Amino acid sequence: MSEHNAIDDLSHHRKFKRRPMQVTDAQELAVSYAATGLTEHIRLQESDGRVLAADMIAPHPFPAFARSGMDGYAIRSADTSRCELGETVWLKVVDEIPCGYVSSIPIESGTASRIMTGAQVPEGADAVVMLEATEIRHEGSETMVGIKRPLAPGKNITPMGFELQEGDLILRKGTKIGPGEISVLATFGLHQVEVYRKPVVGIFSTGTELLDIESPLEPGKIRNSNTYMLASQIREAGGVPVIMEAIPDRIELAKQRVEEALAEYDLVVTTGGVSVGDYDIMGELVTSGSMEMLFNKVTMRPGSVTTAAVKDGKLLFALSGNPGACYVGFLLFVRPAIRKMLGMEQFYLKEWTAELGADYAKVNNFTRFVRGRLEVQGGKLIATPALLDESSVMITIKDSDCLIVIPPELKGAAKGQAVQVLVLPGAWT
Ligand SMILES: Nc1nc2c(c(=O)[nH]1)N[C@H]1C(S)=C(S)[C@@H](COP(=O)(O)OP(=O)(O)OC[C@H]3O[C@@H](n4cnc5c(N)ncnc54)[C@H](O)[C@@H]3O)O[C@H]1N2
Ligand code: MOO
Ligand SMILES: [Mg+2]
Repeated sequence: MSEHNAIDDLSHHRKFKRRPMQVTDAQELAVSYAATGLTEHIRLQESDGRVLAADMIAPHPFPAFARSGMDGYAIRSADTSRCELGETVWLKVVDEIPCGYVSSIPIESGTASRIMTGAQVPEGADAVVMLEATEIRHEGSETMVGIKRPLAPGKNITPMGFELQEGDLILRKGTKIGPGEISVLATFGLHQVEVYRKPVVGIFSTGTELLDIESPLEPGKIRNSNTYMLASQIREAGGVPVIMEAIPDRIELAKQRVEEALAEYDLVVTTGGVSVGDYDIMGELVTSGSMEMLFNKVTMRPGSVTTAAVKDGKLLFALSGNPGACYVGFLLFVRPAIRKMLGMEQFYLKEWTAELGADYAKVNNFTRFVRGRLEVQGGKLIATPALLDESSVMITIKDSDCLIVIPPELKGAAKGQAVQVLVLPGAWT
């Protein structure tokens, strides 16, 4: 046997004899290489969807003052005790307190101040009686307010620090910022936030059959949909996609392009060319010695050929070209890596238990992640598999909001049985 043939045999062996890794082992291994990124300070207005890189502490109590919850009169509750005997209690009105104004006149027994919702309760007052429960009488230049019912101390007053005390932890590092987080940060005047820099992810497609999405259809060719699907998935995960020119089928050139991208970006994702076909160069690229291959087969379907490698601490994910497998491979491996780089604590998809909504006949020695739809029926969560869930099928990706996990040991799965579902980002989470 010539030396040339020996090398050929070796690469053949590498290509075909892949040792599959369990899904969770492969996920943990890949994610262990995802390092939390650098941080940056940004304006609160631009922080939607970003992840906090520091704990946020309340710089003051909130509310910062005892606040009236009603338009009415600030009083001393003890003054209303005589109302229990059916008497109307008359108090002298000593001030009018709109929002944003601090009264300098303390409430003493026998007095009251007109107060608006949201205004600071004056000193001495311990209750606010709502306007509708009062009547007014004028005595010369004085205004008297009449109250018919007794009020408990604290009535209609939100005490200082009711929501948070000074020094309380407002938000933990790792929290994703949304409307509620923006509300609390704005409340405390925390207008600059430290967040993790978004990982920049290079995307390569491989395949001579691929046409740009602006190109007219040509015989035997297809449009490159995976690149755009991945870019969308990367954005949802919190990364910044960079679409690269497609990788040609020449291994040396492909190697150079991927290595350049790995040097420049935080993460690289490729799609296609990862199986055992003559032009499937990604399989060869990760075993060519320039990087450390983590796995090139996973015990799952679709996406059994999902491959991951590391070079100088940066992750390369080579996903299948089949759209269904590319989609699932991203969700199970790339999304968690991006979320970990963003400092998120929950990086995997949420897992719920549901009832299978229809029989699923296909069996396989690998775990299946079947595209499906979740519904609540009669208080039960039902997961129904998509009618078409082949790895090569694209059309049902858009109709799915979960991946139904069908373990390999089952002889198919029957309608009504309990299944685990991975909830897709979006409507339910
Ligand atoms: N002899 C074997 N053949 C195959 C095996 C196997 O084990 N032995 N595995 C099958 C499985 S499972 C999968 S999944 C695919 C994986 O294929 P590749 O990752 O090598 O992807 P390609 O060969 O490049 O393409 C497969 C399919 O996907 C289309 N494609 C590719 N890129 C894109 C894109 N950017 N946008 C849309 N569609 C894309 C491509 O045209 C092909 O139709 O291998 C099986 N074969
Ligand atoms: O890897 Mo393929 O997507 O298993 O079907
Ligand atoms: Mg192929």
